[in-house]
Formats: sequence, C-alpha cells, structure tokens
Amino acid sequence: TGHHWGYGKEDGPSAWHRQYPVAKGNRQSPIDIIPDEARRDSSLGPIFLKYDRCTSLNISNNGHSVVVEFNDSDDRSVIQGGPLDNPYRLKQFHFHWGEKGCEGSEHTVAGIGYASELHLVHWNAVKYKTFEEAATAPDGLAVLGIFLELGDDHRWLHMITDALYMVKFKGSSTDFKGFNPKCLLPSNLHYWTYLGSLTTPPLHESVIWIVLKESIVVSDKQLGMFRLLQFSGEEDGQRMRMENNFRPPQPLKERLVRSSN
Ligand SMILES: NS(=O)(=O)c1ccc(NC(=O)CN2C(=O)C=CC2=O)cc1
Ligand SMILES: [Zn+2]
Repeated sequence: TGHHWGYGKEDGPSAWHRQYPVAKGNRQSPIDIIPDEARRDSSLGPIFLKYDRCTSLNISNNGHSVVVEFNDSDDRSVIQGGPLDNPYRLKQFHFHWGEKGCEGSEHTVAGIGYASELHLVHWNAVKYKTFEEAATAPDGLAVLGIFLELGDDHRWLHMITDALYMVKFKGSSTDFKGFNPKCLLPSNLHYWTYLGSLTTPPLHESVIWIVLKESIVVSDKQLGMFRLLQFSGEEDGQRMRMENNFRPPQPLKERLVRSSN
C-alpha cells in the first residue's frame, strides 16, 4: 500500500529517508571500505560456512532483486566463526548489479565499485525466535558480501541465470531445490567486517557485515541475463528493466572496519 520505494529518481536511495528516517543513522550500509584504514585484528578467526544443498527452496523476483530462499527451520545451513558469537542461519541470498561493468556493487573498495555484489543473508536463531525479530536486533543478522567482477563465464552461475526467465516479473517465484551456494564462494575467505544495516528499506541497523576480499568472476553475458528481469509486474504498463538496484556508500561515522588475518 502507499508509495513504495525503488531505485528510480523519485523513489530511490536519496528519497528513502522520508519514509525510513534511519537512512541517516549512525550504522548505515553499504560503506566504502578503505583497506589501509581497516584494523587487522588477531582476535578475528576464520569464518566457517556449512551449507547443505537440501535447504534451498525457491527463486523469486521481489521487485527489487532476484532472491533464492532457504529452509531455515534448523541449523543445516549456517555461517559461524569470525566476528560471530553464534551460528547464524542462512535465510536467502540475492544480488545487486548495475547497467555497465564498472558499477553495480554496494560496497566499494578504496572508491572502486564492482559489477555486482552477492549477499547471503543469515539470522541469529540462537538469540531470536524468527528472522523478522532478528532483523530488528543489533546483532540479529549476518550478511556475507561477495563481489562479482567481469571476466570469463562462472562455471556454476548458469544454474541461477538459467532460471531467471521464469521470474522475469515482480511477484513471480519458482521452485529452486538442491542448490548449494558454496559453489558461488571464492577460494579465499579473508574478509573485512563492520557493524551496519540492511541496504534497502527498512534499513534496520541489525547487520554484522562480512565482506570477502576476494571477488568471484562472471561473464558480461551472464550478468546481462540479470538485466532481463523487470522491477515491474507483468500487468504493469511501462517496461522497467531491473538494473542499478544498488545503494551508494553511506557515511562511516564512528565505525571501525576490521580485517581478518
Ligand atoms: N541488501 S541486504 O542488506 O543484504 C538486505 C537483506 C534483507 C533485506 N530484507 C529482508 O530480508 C526482508 N525479509 C524479511 O523480513 C523476511 C524475509 C525477507 O526477505 C533487505 C536488505
Ligand atoms: Zn543486498
């Protein structure tokens, strides 16, 4: 109901603060990560990802991105270690991308953007009963961010791009069983971590961000498939190609970015 948010001129990131005042808060995401200013922290151990292929459920177009959702009724697929005190359960993953190769990611590294960014969204099921409750708690969510840069075809991304024609329009969804997101990880899990927020409304300041230093490589052809998606529903008049669904970097304020060893 009412005027919804988007990525256009009138309803985009610069307008979100009107309906979501936390947009101007003290721990907003994404940020520009400056490696030389990140603090190497020896107390930061490695992260561990245990993803079970049987937990993927469906792939859908929510009008903002393409989302793969997971069964989060137990701890089969979790992230743990690193800055996290508990295991966090995988809930969904989705992407952000641009219309050309040099921009599309949400986080930037020393001012440099990537073509796209993958977000694997996890929630603290030890402390909170539901994802929705965790999504409003300061330590409720852990999002793993992975940069995508342009190069050769990614050998497994086709499993996602092959399904995109079935979720072209906002509100469409289809089965997506047996997918293990482990195949989308880079070889090295070194990371930066900081306290931030959801990068789309409601912009809750509930995310422990873990951004991997190593990117994965996908081809322009594969990324181009994401641009076949539409922001709009099938019945909507104007065609609205889904691209540039990224929020620009937000003020770091009093935060510290830490670096794994
Ligand atoms: N881009 S991001 O920071 O990873 C980001 C991550 C997540 C959400 N929102 C949600 O997960 C909303 N949501 C619920 O509350 C229940 C299911 C669901 O999708 C928004 C942004
Ligand atoms: Zn995201």
